[in-house]
Amino acid sequence: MSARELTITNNKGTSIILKLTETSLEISAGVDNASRRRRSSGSPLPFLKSKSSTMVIHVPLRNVVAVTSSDVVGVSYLARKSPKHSLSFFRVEGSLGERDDTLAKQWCETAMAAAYHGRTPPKKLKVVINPRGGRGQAGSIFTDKVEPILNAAGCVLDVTYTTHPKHALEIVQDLSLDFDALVVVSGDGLIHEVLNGFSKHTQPDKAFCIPIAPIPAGSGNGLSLNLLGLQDGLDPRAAALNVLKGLPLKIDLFAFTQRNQKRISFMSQTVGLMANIDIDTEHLRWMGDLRFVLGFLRNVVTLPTCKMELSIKLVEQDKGKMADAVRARRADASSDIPAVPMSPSSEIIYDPGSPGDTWIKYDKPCLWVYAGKGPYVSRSLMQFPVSQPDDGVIDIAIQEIIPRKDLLAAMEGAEKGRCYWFGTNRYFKASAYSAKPHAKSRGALMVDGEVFPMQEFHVEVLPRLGTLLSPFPYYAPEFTFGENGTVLKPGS
Ligand SMILES: Nc1ncnc2c1ncn2[C@@H]1O[C@H](COP(=O)(O)OP(=O)(O)OP(=O)(O)O)[C@@H](O)[C@H]1O
Repeated sequence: MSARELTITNNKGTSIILKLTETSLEISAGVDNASRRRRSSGSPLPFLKSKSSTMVIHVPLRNVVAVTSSDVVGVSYLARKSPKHSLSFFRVEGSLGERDDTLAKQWCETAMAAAYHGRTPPKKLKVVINPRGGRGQAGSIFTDKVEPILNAAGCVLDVTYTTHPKHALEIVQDLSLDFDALVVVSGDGLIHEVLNGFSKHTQPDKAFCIPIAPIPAGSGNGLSLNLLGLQDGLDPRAAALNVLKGLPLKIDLFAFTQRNQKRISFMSQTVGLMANIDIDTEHLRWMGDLRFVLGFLRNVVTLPTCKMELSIKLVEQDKGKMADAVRARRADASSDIPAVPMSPSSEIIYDPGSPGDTWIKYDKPCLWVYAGKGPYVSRSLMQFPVSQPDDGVIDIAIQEIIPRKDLLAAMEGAEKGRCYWFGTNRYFKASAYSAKPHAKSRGALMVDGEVFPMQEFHVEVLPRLGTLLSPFPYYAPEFTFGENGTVLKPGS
C-alpha cells in the first residue's frame, strides 16, 4: 500500500483499491463475470471503464462527499452513468483485515482534505422546505436525494416544512446566527421570502452573511440554474453537493419600494407580456417550467402592450462592452474552486456611484420591461446573459413592439440569450430606476415571481448585500452568442 493508496475488502470478499490522484479518487475492483453482468443495478462500482476483469472509476475530488474510517472504511461519492445523466449517489465500503489501522485513518484524513480543499464540510444547516412549491415534490426531493448526501457528510440538520405563505419569512427573521448555511428546498419565491426575512432580522447585516443554498424544487428555479448551470441547475443532488463544497458568493440585491413599503428583491421585476405569462400560468405549476413556454405562446396571440414611464440611472448601455465584461470576468477567474473566496475589490466592474451617472427616460409603449439579475429567469429564457452577481448594477431589458411572427421566431435560441443582440431589445445597466405606469395601465407587475399592484415603484441596487453558496466565483451559464448571431466556442 502506497501513501496515496488503500486496499479494502467488501462484504463479498472483493478487494477494492482506493487511490488518490491530484484531481480524482480512483476506485478499482476485480470482478468476476457474474458481477460484471449485474453491474448496472445497485453495484458499488456501476461504471465499467473497460471490459476487462477490473472495474475502475475516476471520481473527481469535487464529487467525493465523505471518506470515513470507523469499523469499516467508507467512501460516499456522486457520479454520472453517462455524461448526460444527472448525478447518482454511491457508497463503497470495506474492512481493512489485518492491516494497519493508523495508516488507514491517515489515508482517510488525506482523502477528506483533498476532497474539501483543506476545509471541512459545513456543520450546522437550517433547511426550509416548501412542500407546495413547483410540482409539490420538495419533501421527497429532500428526503430521497438531498438528505442522504448531507447526512453522509456529517451535517447536523434543522429542518422545517413551511405550512403557509410567508412562513419562511417568519422562520428566517428569528434565525439563529450560528448556522453555516440556509438550505432552501423550493423555487425562487421562497428565496425572495428568506431574503426579506433577513432584512427584518434584529441583526440584518449578520443575517445576510449566512449563505443561502437553493435546492431546485420549484417551477422556475432560476437561481439554481444561475449558480449551477443548465446541466446541474435542476439536479437536487448537484445542489446538495454545492451545499457542501460551494464557497460564499456575494450578490447584489435590490430595494424595491412601492407605496412607501420597502421589500428586498433578488431576481427580477417584470411588467407587460412577460409578467402576464407568470400570472396566466399560475394554475399550471405542476407543468414545471414548461408553463412559461405555454404562457408565452398564449400572450403572443393577445399581444398586450405595456405603457409606462421609466427613469433609469444609467451606468452602461453599450451591448458589446457589457458582453466583453462578462466574458473577461469568466476568463480571469479560475473555474476550479478557489482555496479562499475572491477578494471583494477584484470583482467589481462598474462603479455605480460615480458622479458621471445620468438619468435617462424611456416612455415608448413596449411589450415588456424585465429588470433583474442572473442570466436565467427560467430554463427556457436567458433574459440577462451579461448579468454579473456583484457588479453593483441591475440589468434592464425593454422589448420594443414587434410583429407576432418575429416574437415567435425569437423563441429560437432564447434559452441561450440570442435575443440580447436584437436591436429591438433595449438593454441597460443601471444603479437605480423608477417606473410609473400610465393611468389605466392594465396587466401585471411581478417581483421575483410574486404579483404586485400595477403602480409606481422604485428600485435601488444594494451592492453585495446577499450571500449565496456557489461552485464558481461567477454565474455558471456561459453566454455563447456573439454579435450578428455568431456562436462562440465555450471559454472563448
Ligand atoms: N405550505 C405552503 N402552502 C402554500 N403556499 C406556500 C407554502 N409554503 C410556501 N408557500 C408559498 O409558495 C410560493 C411559491 O413558492 P416557490 O417559489 O417555492 O415555488 P414556485 O413558485 O413553484 O417556484 P418558482 O418561484 O421557481 O417559479 C411562495 O410565495 C410561498 O409563500
